[in-house]
Amino acid sequence: MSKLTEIFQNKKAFIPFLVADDPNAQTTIDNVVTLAENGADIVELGIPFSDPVADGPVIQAADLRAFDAGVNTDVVFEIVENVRQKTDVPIVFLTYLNIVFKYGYEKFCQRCQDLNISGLVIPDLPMEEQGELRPIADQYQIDLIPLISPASGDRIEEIAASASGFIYMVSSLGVTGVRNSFSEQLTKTIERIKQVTQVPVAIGFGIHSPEQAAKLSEISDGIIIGSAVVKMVDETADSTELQSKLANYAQEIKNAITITA
Ligand SMILES: O=P(O)(O)OC[C@@H](O)[C@@H](O)c1c[nH]c2ccccc12
Repeated sequence: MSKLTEIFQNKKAFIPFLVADDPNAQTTIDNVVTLAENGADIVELGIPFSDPVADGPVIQAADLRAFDAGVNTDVVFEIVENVRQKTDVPIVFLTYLNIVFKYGYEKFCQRCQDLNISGLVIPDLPMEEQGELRPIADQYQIDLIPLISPASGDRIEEIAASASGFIYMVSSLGVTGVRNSFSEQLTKTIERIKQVTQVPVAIGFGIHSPEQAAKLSEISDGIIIGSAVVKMVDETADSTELQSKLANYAQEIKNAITITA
């Protein structure tokens, strides 16, 4: 069983998302450590990309702040290197294929393994096109975490059956960003996934409140929260205040999903 899969044994996982280098390296390092110490089971770290087609305004703005800070893939690896001096929290990268391709698949995966990065979420890499990257990721024990969305239709079973690590269940059509309601279809889709695989399923897209997290964790193995966390980072310039806000929020979410576990 992969390291990522193991995390979901006997508990619902809380997976917050941050954009790396937003608004600077030190803040990201502090944020990851704070989230890890306050309930995050996995941290999803975004490597900014110039054309983030799946991202809504909050994360796009965070990418721009990171670009202003001079982010590139090596800077993100350096951030993780610093994080690793303080915590072993499992980390997965969220990025677009071009970033990995440009860096070089082999070099990228090697660096990930060295820094104990457990998986990659690449929204513009469909299962059918994983042929080149997958063997290299496998070699370095990095899970390629597939996304299943309401638009996956007939492909759901095939995607699920070949998944490792965990499956990213995209709650809603469209781009990242907070939402106030979720389709009833989600339960059925997750049931279909569960028929073909034991790999855990985490839901992301639109979640922000503890109530939503609690409810969605009942039908899944974990929840992913991006925009709500990134917004906090944007709105709180004072670093002590930001760390305490993130700590409180992480605890609140973790408690909400633990009660129902
Ligand atoms: O921001 P939201 O709605 O909470 O969704 C999670 C999300 O931010 C994170 O997982 C993510 C960031 N960028 C993405 C691109 C595609 C899929 C997922 C993502």
